[in-house]
Order: sequence, then structure tokens, then C-alpha cells
Amino acid sequence: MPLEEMSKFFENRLEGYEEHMISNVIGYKEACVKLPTLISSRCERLLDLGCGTGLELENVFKAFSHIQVTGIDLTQSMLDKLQDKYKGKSLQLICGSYFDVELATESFDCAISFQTMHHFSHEAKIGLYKKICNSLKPKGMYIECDYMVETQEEEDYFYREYYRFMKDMAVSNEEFYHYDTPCTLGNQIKMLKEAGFIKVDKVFKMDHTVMIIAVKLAPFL
Ligand SMILES: C[S@@+](CC[C@H](N)C(=O)[O-])C[C@H]1O[C@@H](n2cnc3c(N)ncnc32)[C@H](O)[C@@H]1O
Repeated sequence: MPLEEMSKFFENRLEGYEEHMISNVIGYKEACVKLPTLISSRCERLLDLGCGTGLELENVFKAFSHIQVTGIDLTQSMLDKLQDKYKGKSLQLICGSYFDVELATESFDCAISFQTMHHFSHEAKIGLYKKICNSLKPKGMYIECDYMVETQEEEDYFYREYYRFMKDMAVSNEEFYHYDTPCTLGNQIKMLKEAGFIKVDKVFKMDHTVMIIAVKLAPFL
């Protein structure tokens, strides 16, 4: 089956998307409940990469009613739904790729990404993580919740299949097509450290849903 272009994939599944995440992705609901407990009470500006319809923001807004959220997503229809759901909230929504959107230096207290990073190469993710790290204030943190695999063999299998599909479709690696290429927790931690985060810890795991916190500076600084 040919792969679908990334934003088309999500556009075509908008109806029923949230129900699918809540009912079928084991650990997703629980990770959303945990998220606000990990965010510092002093957090004023939050960056949400691949925010989609903002399902992960529901509990954040309950705990931080005045938080300012910048959300970036490739799919306009997902952003439209987010805007509709959170009327009256402080939202800046940007339709574009988080690989391309410029992020001002030291401008966010916290950055999050939920279920969006499992589509890219290590190289692309390290570049993006550097950009995220640079956009965080000195005491800022990045929280990633994503689909991860247990072994290197599984990770290698998914990347191999992805590159095979892309080759068969004669699509360049610069274009975004939807195919899951989850990484191991160990590789995720390595990538985040290589990008400049000082401390990276797993804080939640249920089935294949894993949450990591990456801190920009050592906590005692
Ligand atoms: C599985 S959804 C997750 C949405 C939301 N974070 C959630 O937890 O419900 C993945 C989202 O990532 C977005 N996405 C994928 N690649 C992207 C990119 N390069 N830049 C911005 N958004 C991207 C898709 O458009 C989609 O809305």
C-alpha cells in the first residue's frame, strides 16, 4: 500500500482521530493526565510541536488556565479543530513544519511533543532537538511522549521498511510521508543528549507509550 503524504494522512482521519488516540493507543490517556504534573508551576510560555487537535493540552489548560501556548502543526484542519476547542485561551497556532519554523532563542519555559516524533531519521531529530533546546529558557525543559520500541532490531526493521517504501514510490527523503519509525528509549536519550540537553530521564512507560523529560541545564544551576 503506498504511503500517504503526512498532512493528507491526518486530514483524512480528522473525524475520529481523538477517539482513536484515547481508545486505541495504550498509555496515551494516562500520559496526558501525567503531563501537567511534570510542568513547572512557573511555566508561562509553552511550545507544542505537532500539536494536532491539542488533545494533550486539555489537562494542561485545566492546571494552567493562563498559559500561553504556541502550537506548530503541518495539518491546518487539525489546528482549526484545536482553535475551536480552546476558545478564549492564549494560543498562537502556526501551520508549518517544525523543522522549518524559526524558534526564538530562550523564549519558552517548556516545550512538548506528543506522538509526533516517530516519523523521522536520527539526524533530522537531532537537528530539531538542538533547535528546541536553543528555544528554551535556561531552566526550561522538553517533554516528549512518543511511540517507542524495545529493541534495536525492531527500530532497524521500521527504518528499513520506510526507506524501501520511499524508494519504491520514488519520493525524496525531504518530503514527509506517514510511516511509523519508532526508536528505542536508549537511542532517544542519546539523540537528546547529543542535541545539548544535560539530563534526560524516562518518566512514564505503558506498553509502547513512553515519556521523557530533557532538561536544558543541570537543576542546581
Ligand atoms: C499523531 S498526531 C499527534 C497530535 C497531538 N500531539 C496529539 O497527541 O493528539 C501527529 C501530528 O504531528 C503533525 N506533524 C507531523 N509531522 C510534522 C512536522 N514536520 N511539523 C509539524 N507537525 C507535524 C501531524 O500533522 C499530526 O497533527
